[in-house]
Amino acid sequence: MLSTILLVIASILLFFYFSYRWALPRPIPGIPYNASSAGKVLGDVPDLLNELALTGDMVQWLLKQNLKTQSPISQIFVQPLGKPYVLVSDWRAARDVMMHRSKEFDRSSLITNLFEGLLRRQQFTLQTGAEWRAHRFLVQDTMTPAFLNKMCAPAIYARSLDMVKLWTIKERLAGGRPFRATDDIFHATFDAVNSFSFGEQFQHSSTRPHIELLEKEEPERIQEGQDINAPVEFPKAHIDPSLDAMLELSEIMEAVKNAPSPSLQWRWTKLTRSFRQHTALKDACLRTEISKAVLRAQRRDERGTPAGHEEKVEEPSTSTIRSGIDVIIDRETRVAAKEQRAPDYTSQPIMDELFGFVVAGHDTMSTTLCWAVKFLADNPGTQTKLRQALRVAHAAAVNESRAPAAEEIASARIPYLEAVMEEVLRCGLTVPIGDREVVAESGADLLGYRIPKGVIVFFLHNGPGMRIPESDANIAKYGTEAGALHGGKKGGIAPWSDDDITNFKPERWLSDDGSFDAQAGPSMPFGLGIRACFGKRLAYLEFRILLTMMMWHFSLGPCPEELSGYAGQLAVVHKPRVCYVRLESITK
Ligand code: HEM
Repeated sequence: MLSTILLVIASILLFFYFSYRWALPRPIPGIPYNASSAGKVLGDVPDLLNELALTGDMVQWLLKQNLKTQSPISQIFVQPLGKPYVLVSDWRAARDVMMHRSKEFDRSSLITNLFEGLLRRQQFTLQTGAEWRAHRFLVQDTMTPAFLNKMCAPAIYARSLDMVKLWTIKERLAGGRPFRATDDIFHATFDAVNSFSFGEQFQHSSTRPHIELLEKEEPERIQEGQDINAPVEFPKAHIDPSLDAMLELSEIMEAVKNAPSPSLQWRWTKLTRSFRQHTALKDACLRTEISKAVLRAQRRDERGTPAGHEEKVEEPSTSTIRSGIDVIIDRETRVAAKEQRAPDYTSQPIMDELFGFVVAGHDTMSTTLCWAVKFLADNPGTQTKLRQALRVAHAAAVNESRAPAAEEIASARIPYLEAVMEEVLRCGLTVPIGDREVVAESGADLLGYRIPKGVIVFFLHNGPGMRIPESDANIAKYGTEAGALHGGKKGGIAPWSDDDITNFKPERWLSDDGSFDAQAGPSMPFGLGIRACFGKRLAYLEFRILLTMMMWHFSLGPCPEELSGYAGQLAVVHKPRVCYVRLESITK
């Protein structure tokens, strides 16, 4: 009897022991890792949670892992029972993989899981293949320079005027005190991407209700107290429920991203009433806009298709097509005609690509602009130089005492403006990590290690040579490889000089002759290669317009310490923790 009991106890103990051993992280052979984490079922999770509690900044924690192991490649265990993630902080390897090794490394399944409930079949969440190509084909004409500069720039510009109007009112009411800028910038970029997607005639705006609410206010009703450094709190206006639904869905996305299992979180979220209501409102809005675009297309047809146009599937007629949705409808009509089928304007790919513009376009853009106002407020010299460069380039506008027009901003290439935008992207790190998954059957070699199929690799955009000094050892090891890997420029792209790499310094992007050099040093804010950001051209156009208008009309003063600083938090993108402005209108 006793021996039976002992046997049962031993079996139970053995079961727990082997279960525990089985649940421990299984490192990829050779790749450095934190040894103490490998001995815990939760791996690096406790350390990560500690860091998040202290600083809230996951991006810095990721980089610290490679700095701790003193290696440009390491692995972390943050998925209990799952595979390790590989962290690569070497920018040369990142460039090489993204630009030349897309057959071995593809969009990761992590992205598909994260966005699953929001964008089921959108180009961002698909792996490279026939379906992804079909999605690209559907939307590719939305990013032609002619369409963007002629048709979209005026629509985005109109929204920038709304923002200028709102900030003019707020500046008057704030009386030199700071106020929170995050929501205003968020609304301005949301309106801009909506006007790109649905056209200038899109009736909803998230900025105008705030203008209407505040324009009749008086400073004494808004401001409390006398402290010039105390932030002014402005009341918030209600915005249209369909816009609100789109914004709420983006918020839900952030909650999913922070969940231990995005797939399980989505399953639960999809059952909630609020998610279903928001989705229904968003879908209804998209369908309404699609119907209007189809009607516009029919009217265009009744007026007559431009001669020779009916045969082409490649080019939309930019003279009649004014928004992203018009382009997509036009493409679907022509493809359907070619394939001899009825067009399906509300197909899942169309609905998802359309909403994809909004999701991919507004959080990234607003975050980038938030970083921009912070860097500019803390660097008055840069502001002065930028304003001066804008005034020289838009001399006609200065002479006529007006702001530059949409077409003028869209067509001007002002080296210092380009340099400021690029430096904001480098320092702000809106998208601080590039994701790829090893898809090659036999795995892939990277920086001397073999990574098995199915492992997700994070390329860190804040590593040595990009945002922090690069050690001599690293340069000796990889420096010569850069030239071989990237060809083109003699010796490839050189890392930024260690002396000022951590500083915000737009001048680093200018050549000796004052021209802008996009290849001056390593930075990959939009990713690279075949899966690089689809909306990059739109992003630059929007950035150019909003930043020009902001600098033209306002000077950004420094904010008190507690409302400043560069601490970030990784939601869907890497946002500044606080973003306040202290405005002064520029009168001439
Ligand atoms: C400052 C603003 C923006 C930044 C920093 C940004 C950054 C990025 C990055 C880093 C990627 C991943 C690239 C890669 O994996 O190599 C990406 C993908 C993408 N972006 Fe952007 N983006 C911005 C604005 C936009 C806008 C305005 C749109 C469109 C309206 C857009 C649409 C997309 C799409 C569709 C993808 C997925 C492409 C694919 O996987 O094939 N982005 N973006």
